[in-house]
Amino acid sequence: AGIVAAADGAPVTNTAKSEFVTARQTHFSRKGQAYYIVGANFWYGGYLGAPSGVGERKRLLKELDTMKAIGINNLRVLAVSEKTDMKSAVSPATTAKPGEYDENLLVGLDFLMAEAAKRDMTVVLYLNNFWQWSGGMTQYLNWFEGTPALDPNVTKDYDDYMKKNARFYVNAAAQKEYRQVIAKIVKRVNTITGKPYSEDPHLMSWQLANEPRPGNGKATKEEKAAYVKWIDDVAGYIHSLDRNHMVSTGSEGLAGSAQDAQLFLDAHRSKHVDYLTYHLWPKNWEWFDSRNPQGTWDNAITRSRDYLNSHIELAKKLDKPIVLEEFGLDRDGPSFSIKATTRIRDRFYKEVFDVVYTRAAKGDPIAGFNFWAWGGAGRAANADYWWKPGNDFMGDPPQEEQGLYSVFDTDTSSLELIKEYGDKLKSIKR
Ligand SMILES: O=C1NC[C@H](CO)[C@@H](O)[C@@H]1O
Repeated sequence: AGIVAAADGAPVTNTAKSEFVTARQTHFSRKGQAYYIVGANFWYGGYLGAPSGVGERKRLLKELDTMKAIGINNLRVLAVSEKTDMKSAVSPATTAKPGEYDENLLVGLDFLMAEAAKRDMTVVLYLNNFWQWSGGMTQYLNWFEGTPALDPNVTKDYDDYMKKNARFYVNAAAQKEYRQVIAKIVKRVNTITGKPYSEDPHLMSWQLANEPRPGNGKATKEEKAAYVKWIDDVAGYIHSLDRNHMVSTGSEGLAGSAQDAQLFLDAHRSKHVDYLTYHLWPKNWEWFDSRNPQGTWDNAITRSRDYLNSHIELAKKLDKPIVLEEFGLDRDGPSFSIKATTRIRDRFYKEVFDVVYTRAAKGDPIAGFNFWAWGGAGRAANADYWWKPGNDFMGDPPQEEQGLYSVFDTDTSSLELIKEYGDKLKSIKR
């Protein structure tokens, strides 16, 4: 299509609107068809695409081809990281300090977007992180409050971390820099394709952050209100920069909403939030004990099924699609070793896929999944399984043992399950 001028004469896009993933009430549409997400979390995809330094473009192409071969059509990727002293965070980072950005990593993102497009994959890009493993909100507060960036692996106090992190939403200077970063990326012209990100139909959505929470489990009324306002304001800001793409929050659902369903609904009611997201972590949330799988499996599965189904009901209330964009469980043992089997994880994946597929086939608003996370050819480098700069990137970010939740290219049974259920999901005709 030629340049389509908007009412005010500004060129909106030279790509037909139908090329973009859009939400049509409770379902996604793309190229005139219903669109289901068979996705991987691939946080480091932009890092592998960098032209120098940490870049490993040969590995990236191999990972994308392996994912394509098992039917993956969507990637959820970290778009920007913040330089920090924290040991549990990735380095290098995109934002060295406010106003100073690493073009090498941004070109890496360009390369990833270009290669994903060649494989007709769509990409969700998250623009911040509630957790410390990419610097994230705690690093913004270090810059603008002067408080130390907090690493829960060191402080061992997640409640304190989450409460302090919520100050990000109401810190004007931090929000100003965050919006500057958003504008830099949303308005970026891809240096590989020459296409503006805002006109790239392989971008599925901009995401405010990875797992933004209103504070900790005891979030106050004021903190909840600040969180709801932050979501509406920033999502609206992104839409003002880019009229073609959807915006999502990156929320985990109730677990990331102080278990407050009303808050989850209020936070996602905004007309600027185009679809809902949720995550499922039975082990992190202590429903499952991987050292006592027999004794905790039933509880974990019962609660997981309830979590999976109840959020689909919430999506119906808001008349918006919902994506299960993270879920995972550790390897048998438990073990971080790639040699360990994945029988329990495979059983869990199958349980998740069964609910997602059954509900999607019935026409419910569940639009698909992204498992956490693609490890591919990455291999742990150290006996203690902790990441150090220069080591392979893999599905587990630096704040977790390398091998915890990663799905490696040798985890054949897991890859087969993803392909089997991904094909079923994509075969749903609406
Ligand atoms: O977004 C996330 N959710 C859960 C992952 C595994 O614990 C974690 O690595 C990541 O921060």
